[in-house]
Amino acid sequence: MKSGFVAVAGKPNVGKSTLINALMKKKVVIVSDKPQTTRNRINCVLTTPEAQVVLVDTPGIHKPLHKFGEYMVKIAVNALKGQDLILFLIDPIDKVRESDLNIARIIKESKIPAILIINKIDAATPEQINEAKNRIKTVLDENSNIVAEFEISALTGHNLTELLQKIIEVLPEGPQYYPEDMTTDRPLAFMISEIVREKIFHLTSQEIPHSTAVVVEEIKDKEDLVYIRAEIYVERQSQKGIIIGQKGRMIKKIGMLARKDLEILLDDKIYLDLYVKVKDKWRQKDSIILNTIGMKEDLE
Ligand SMILES: Nc1nc2c(ncn2[C@@H]2O[C@H](COP(=O)(O)OP(=O)(O)OP(=O)(O)O)[C@@H](O)[C@H]2O)c(=O)[nH]1
Repeated sequence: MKSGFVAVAGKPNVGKSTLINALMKKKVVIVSDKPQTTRNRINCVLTTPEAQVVLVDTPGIHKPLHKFGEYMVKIAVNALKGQDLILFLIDPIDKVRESDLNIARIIKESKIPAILIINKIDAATPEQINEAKNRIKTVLDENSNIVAEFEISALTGHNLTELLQKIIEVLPEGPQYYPEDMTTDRPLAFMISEIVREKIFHLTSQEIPHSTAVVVEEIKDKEDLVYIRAEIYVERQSQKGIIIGQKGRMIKKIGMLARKDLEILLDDKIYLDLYVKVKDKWRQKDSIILNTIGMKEDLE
């Protein structure tokens, strides 16, 4: 059997999580049109008759503005270490910038085999694609650890079968790391909190989604449903007002959309109880970031 760990890396919003869901052929990790949606290292397990590919979703590597951002970047950079393969995504529409070149340097120094992936080709012009490739190759030249290059669309599925074939070809012979019916190494409470967070990312804007964290406090199997209680952390009272919305409309919408996804995830009826709590400047506080939100695990 071929098997191994494949880190999916790139700056925020290049389509890492979209690619993972597309390769998994189901939605495992959350996606939004806002940068810095993914905050953790999430192993997604793809088992085929011939291989087990562990796709490691990582936060986008960026210039952090606060402690929380610093931890996210640390998690992403750490997640590259010791992996069997790196998928390095770039976005030709947003252009290859200094931040992409920085990630390219980190990948080059790692000496881990890497596949360069030009994503979003459904929406990019040939000129944009060429320009992106030329610029990234100023760092990742023919002496680097790039073993293949693909132009894909994670959104439409273009070239994904070929990409998966290549990933399996590059991976070493190895054991089956996870049971074949497992899709992620993350506990249920984490997956639930991510679904709630995704709805907040979809429904709110500017600083609100980034100032929010979701902590699941209780999951209880009741007779005819699963009861879930979760707390939504915000940094300021005014943000609490926005999350709750006029006459509670926003929190109701978040809850309704999250419940729909949760009923699919758990294949059961759900009662989702959401509370909004102000945790002053939580993105600057180690104890909340590491312990309450549980980022400590990602750094180990
Ligand atoms: N047109 C187009 N859009 C895409 C493609 N792949 C991803 N996107 C969009 O790009 C946005 C970001 O996608 P994500 O998968 O959340 O990106 P990410 O790299 O995981 O982002 P972070 O969590 O910020 O690191 C979403 O709006 C996606 O729908 C693609 O192939 N084509």
